Amino acid sequence: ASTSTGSQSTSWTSFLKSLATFNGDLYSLTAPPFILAPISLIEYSQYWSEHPELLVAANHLKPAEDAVQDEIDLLTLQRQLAVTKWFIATLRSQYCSRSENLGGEKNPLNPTLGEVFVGKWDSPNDDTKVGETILVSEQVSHHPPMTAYSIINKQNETYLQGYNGIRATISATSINVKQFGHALLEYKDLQESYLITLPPLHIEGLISASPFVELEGTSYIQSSNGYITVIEYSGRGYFSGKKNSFKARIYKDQISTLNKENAIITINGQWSDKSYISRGSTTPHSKNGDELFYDAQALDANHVIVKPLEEQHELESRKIWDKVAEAIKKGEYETIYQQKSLIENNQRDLRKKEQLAGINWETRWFDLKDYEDWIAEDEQSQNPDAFLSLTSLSNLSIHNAPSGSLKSSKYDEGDAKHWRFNLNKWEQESEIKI
Ligand SMILES: CCC(=O)OC[C@H](C)CC[C@H]1O[C@H]2C[C@H]3[C@@H]4CC=C5C[C@@H](O)CC[C@]5(C)[C@H]4CC[C@]3(C)[C@H]2[C@@H]1C
Repeated sequence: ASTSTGSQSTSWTSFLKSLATFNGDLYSLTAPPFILAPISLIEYSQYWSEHPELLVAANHLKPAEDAVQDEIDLLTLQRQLAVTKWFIATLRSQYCSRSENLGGEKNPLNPTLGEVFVGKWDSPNDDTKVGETILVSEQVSHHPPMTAYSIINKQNETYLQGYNGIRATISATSINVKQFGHALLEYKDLQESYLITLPPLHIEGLISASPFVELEGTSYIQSSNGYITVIEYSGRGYFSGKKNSFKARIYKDQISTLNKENAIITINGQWSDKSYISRGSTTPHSKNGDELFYDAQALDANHVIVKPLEEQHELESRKIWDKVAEAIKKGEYETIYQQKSLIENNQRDLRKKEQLAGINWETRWFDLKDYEDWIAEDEQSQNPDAFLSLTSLSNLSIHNAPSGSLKSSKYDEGDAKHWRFNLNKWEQESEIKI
C-alpha cells in the first residue's frame, strides 16, 4: 500500500470525520493503519515497574526496633514521599513512551479475552537491595476491555496489583478518556498499604495528526498510615503553561486536604521532566533554589524481560500479535488487516463455541470481588484486602466509578466489583512461565 504522506493525510482527515459519529468505543473507530501501535494494550501494565528500585524503596525505610517516635514519624513521611516518587516516575513510561518511540501516540492492539503478558526485571546492576521483580497480567474482559496485573518483588515483600479500563468521549478536537480501576500497593514487612487512583486524560494534537496524551484532573495516593498525596495535573495553556505539569501535595490525612495550607510537602513541575519539592504549602520552583524532587529524563526506563517467542505459550501477547506487529512495523496495510481478522475471527468462533456449550470464559489468575457483599456483612471481620479501609480513609468511592471519584459524588453508586490477583492460582500455574 502507498504509505506516502498524501494518502496518510487524506485517511487521517477521513478518520477525524469518523470521530464525529463516535459511539464511545474507541475500537469501533477504523483508525488508519499508520496510527496503530505494534503492541497490545495489555503490555502497558509493564509501565508500573520500569524503575523497580523506586517501587521497593519504601521497604528500605523501616524504623529500627529501638527507634524513637520522631524517627518513626520521619520514616513514615519518607515512605509517603518514596511511593509518590515511584508513582510520578511511572508517568513518563505510561503516557509518553509511544510518542518517544513511535513518533506520536498510537492506537494499541485490542487484547483478546484471556490474553496474558508476563515478564521480569532482574535486580538493576548489582544493587542487591532490589532483587527480581515479576509481572503477571491478564486481559480479564474484552467487552469492555479490562486489563488486570500483578507486580511482585519477593525480596522486598512488595506486592502491587491493579486493573484498568477506559471510557472515551470525543470533543471537537480531542479524545477525552476517563480511567476505571486503581492500584493497591502493599509492603508486607511494613504491614503498610497504599491505594493509587488513575488520572483522567485527553489526547491532544489530533488535528495535526501527531496525537499525544495530556493528563488532567486529580489523582490520589492514600496510605494505611493516614498520609495522602493529592496530585493535580495540567497541560500547556493552563496556569503553568508547560505540558505534562503536576502539583502534588502531601497531607497527614484526608480531612487536612480540605485546605491547601495544610500541605506538609508540596511538589511541583513536569512528570515527564524535572519536578521540585519544598516543605509546607508554598509552590517550589527551581528558580528560588528549591530542591530537585525527580528528573524523569535522567534515568532510562528499565524494560521488562520477556522470553523469546518460541518459548511463549499461545495465550501470550507477543505470540498472538507477532505477525500483526511485524506488518505494522513494515507498513504492510493489507497484511495488518488480514492477520488482525484471522485473530478476531478465531476469537469470535471460540466465544460462539463456548456459548453453545453453555460455558463462560474463566479468568486465569484474577477474581472479580464484589465489595457490596463485604459491606453487607461485618467488613472488619473479613475485609478481603486493604481497599475498604483505604477508601474510607481517603473518602474515595468503593463503586465502579471513574478512578478517583469521591464518596457522595454523582458516580458513587452502582456495582462495586473489582479485579483482584489470586496468588494461589498463579502459584499453581503450570503452563505459563515468566
Ligand atoms: C481509535 C482512535 C485513534 O486511533 O485515535 C488516535 C489516537 C492514538 C488516540 C486514541 C488512542 O490513544 C491511546 C492512548 C492510550 C492510553 C495510554 C496510556 C494508558 C495508561 C495505562 O496504564 C492504561 C491504558 C491507557 C489509559 C491507554 C488507554 C488507551 C489509549 C487512550 C489509546 C487510544 C485508543
